[in-house]
Amino acid sequence: MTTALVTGASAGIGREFCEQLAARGHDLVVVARRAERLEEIKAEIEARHGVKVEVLAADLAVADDLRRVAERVGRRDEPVDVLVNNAGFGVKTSFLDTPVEKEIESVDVMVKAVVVLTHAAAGAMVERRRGTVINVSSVASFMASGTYSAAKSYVTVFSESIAAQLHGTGVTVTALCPGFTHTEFHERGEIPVDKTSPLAKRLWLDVDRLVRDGLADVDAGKVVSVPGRQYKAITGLLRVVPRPLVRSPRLSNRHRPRD
Ligand SMILES: NC(=O)C1=CN([C@@H]2O[C@H](COP(=O)(O)OP(=O)(O)OC[C@H]3O[C@@H](n4cnc5c(N)ncnc54)[C@H](OP(=O)(O)O)[C@@H]3O)[C@@H](O)[C@H]2O)C=CC1
Ligand SMILES: N[C@@H](C=O)C(=O)O
Repeated sequence: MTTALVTGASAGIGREFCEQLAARGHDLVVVARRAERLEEIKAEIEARHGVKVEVLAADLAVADDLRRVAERVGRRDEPVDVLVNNAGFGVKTSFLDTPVEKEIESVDVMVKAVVVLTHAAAGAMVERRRGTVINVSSVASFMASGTYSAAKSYVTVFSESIAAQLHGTGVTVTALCPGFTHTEFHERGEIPVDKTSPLAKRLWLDVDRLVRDGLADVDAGKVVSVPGRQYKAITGLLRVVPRPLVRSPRLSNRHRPRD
């Protein structure tokens, strides 16, 4: 039996990773802050898929909690075969309107935790000569839109770098870059978004399809996965247009409409 550890497992994309990885027969270790939700997910998934689910409640912005998760990821006696670094959040405010503590928390959860857990996982995986790391980044990683975008750029380039360093070891690393996806993300961050216009309906992704396409790309050995034709086109454009256009205030500020 193989085991997958998923961070941010209590909602959205992480919750869906749990569902689909359990359907593939993986036992799970589920990580997030809301322990009650994790217990509900454990009960549901164990009943539906007959796999074992371990609850590991942790706040990845808290150093001691991150250390506990890293220790679990790196255990040799109960190995983690698939690591999904997914936990994350957004804020609606611009840089100077956001308390610096919140900015740092976002870097801790979406950058520091990804580095620490990838390091712990990859060390153990390389010894076994197999393993999979999936880092949930974002289409925003190709943009220039605040600390969030910069954190996700880090995740995409970090994943590409570690994938190259681990080439030939049997361990793969993939950056999954979702575009707008129906989850709790925007409500929790109080980020005003348009989900109903004809354009929005073409843009937004369903979480089950996103994760299915992402896992297919992982199976195919892709290092950067951008599910959805609309986001393949957008990221293709973002990669070739002159960078001054990408960072122009009009484009950068349109990504997240402000109040
Ligand atoms: N939805 C979207 O449009 C997009 C999302 N993404 C990325 O996808 C990932 C998942 O987001 P999504 O599912 O949409 O959002 P949700 O808000 O639905 O889920 C976020 C998850 O992250 C967990 N989390 C947040 N902060 C912490 C923390 N400090 N410690 C541990 N867990 C934490 C939450 O659990 P809890 O609160 O219980 O701790 C929750 O399980 C994020 O990295 C996000 O940046 C990327 C592109 C688009
Ligand atoms: N696409 C979303 C998350 O990355 C967003 O930026 O709102």
